[in-house]
Amino acid sequence: MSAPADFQNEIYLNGLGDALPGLPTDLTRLEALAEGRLSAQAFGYVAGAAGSEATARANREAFDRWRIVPRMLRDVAERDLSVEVLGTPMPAPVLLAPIGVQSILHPDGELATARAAAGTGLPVILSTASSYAMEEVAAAGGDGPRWYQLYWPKDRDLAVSLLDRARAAGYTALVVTLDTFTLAWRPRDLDQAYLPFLRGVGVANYFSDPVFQKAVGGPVTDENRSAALLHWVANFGNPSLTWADLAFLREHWDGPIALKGIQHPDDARRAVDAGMDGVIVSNHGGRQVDGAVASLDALPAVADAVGNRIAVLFDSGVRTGADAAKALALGARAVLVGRPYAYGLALGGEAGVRHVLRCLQAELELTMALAGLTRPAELDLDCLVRG
Ligand SMILES: Cc1cc2nc3c(=O)[nH]c(=O)nc-3n(C[C@H](O)[C@H](O)[C@H](O)COP(=O)(O)O)c2cc1C
Ligand SMILES: CCCCC(=O)C(=O)O
Repeated sequence: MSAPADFQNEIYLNGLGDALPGLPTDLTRLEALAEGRLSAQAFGYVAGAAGSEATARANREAFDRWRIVPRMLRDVAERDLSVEVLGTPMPAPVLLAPIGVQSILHPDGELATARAAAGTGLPVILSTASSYAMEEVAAAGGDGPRWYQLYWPKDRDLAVSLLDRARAAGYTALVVTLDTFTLAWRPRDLDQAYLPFLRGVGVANYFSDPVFQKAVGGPVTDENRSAALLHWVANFGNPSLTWADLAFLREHWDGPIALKGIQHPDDARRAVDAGMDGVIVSNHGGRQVDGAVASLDALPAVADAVGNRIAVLFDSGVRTGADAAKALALGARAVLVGRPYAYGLALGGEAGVRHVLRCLQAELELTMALAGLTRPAELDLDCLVRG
């Protein structure tokens, strides 16, 4: 695997090489291409957001209100984008956001994503709602770094079992998603009456779980399938959880824990007080609270509240290297990218995901170098002005 900036030379000299010929290097163009490749239902599920989709749009618009101010003559010949977050070294401050039900995008789903991510060294965060069981995805990803994202079910024994399996399968950090104990009002899915889970997609981690199987009277077969799906519906999320419940997770997971979906600085402070190791500033790509603050607009106050005490990560709306640079300058240690790699998967399977990751990494490195920066830690508010 060549260094990110070499990818640009490789493209000029050899074309897109092992990435898909014809897949654009401007990742904002992938969505329209994916629409032509996917069923209306699958595309609506992935591209869609909550309500009027105002927050999804706001996520993108927020990046336009910040501009990078490049600095000159600073010897940027040697660049090193590597960082360590929650104990995981990575070649660039970019992770693959947890995205469930990936087999609606490509039959190889999370397996292809894990292979592509492992090839770049960027960590993959596997969703509880993945279409393949976490052990299969771990095997596909080999030595690649991996974290596990928990949707915290009502049944505590099931939660513990999921955590035990994740630890055994080599997932080193835990991401607990707080903003989606139930799905929001999502008109595209409502209008098409589409929910992947009710078609049996995204339930692999549950159906393969011994605690889940015990609750539904044994392994899931055609006979108890409907009962198993109803058990999933009843158990998937728990709206009664409070900050006090985090002690339970601390007890059952000895590695680092990050809370995903934090948007208010007081919640970030509570995460520190609860002994968490990180927060992910995110509004779930605009998929949960329509009208919520743009994720980038929520970032500075959270970063300020947390200081250097725990890691601050960011997602929702990152599409370019410049977007990633702006989020880092506003206080994030690393960014998660969501829909772009999902579209890469839809358009080209493993090669499509690899293409997206390499483009994003190369564009971030070039943007930073041309702005006079050689390391992610150099990105701060001095690098930006309000646009
Ligand atoms: C199709 C789809 C499925 C998702 N599934 C999950 C999930 O299972 N768990 C989770 O924590 N977040 C999930 N997310 C949210 C992402 O992790 C991330 O927060 C969001 O996609 C970031 O915004 P972006 O798509 O604008 O980059 C999903 C997002 C999409 C688009
Ligand atoms: C049940 C929710 C899992 C997928 C998800 O998080 C999303 O669609 O945003």
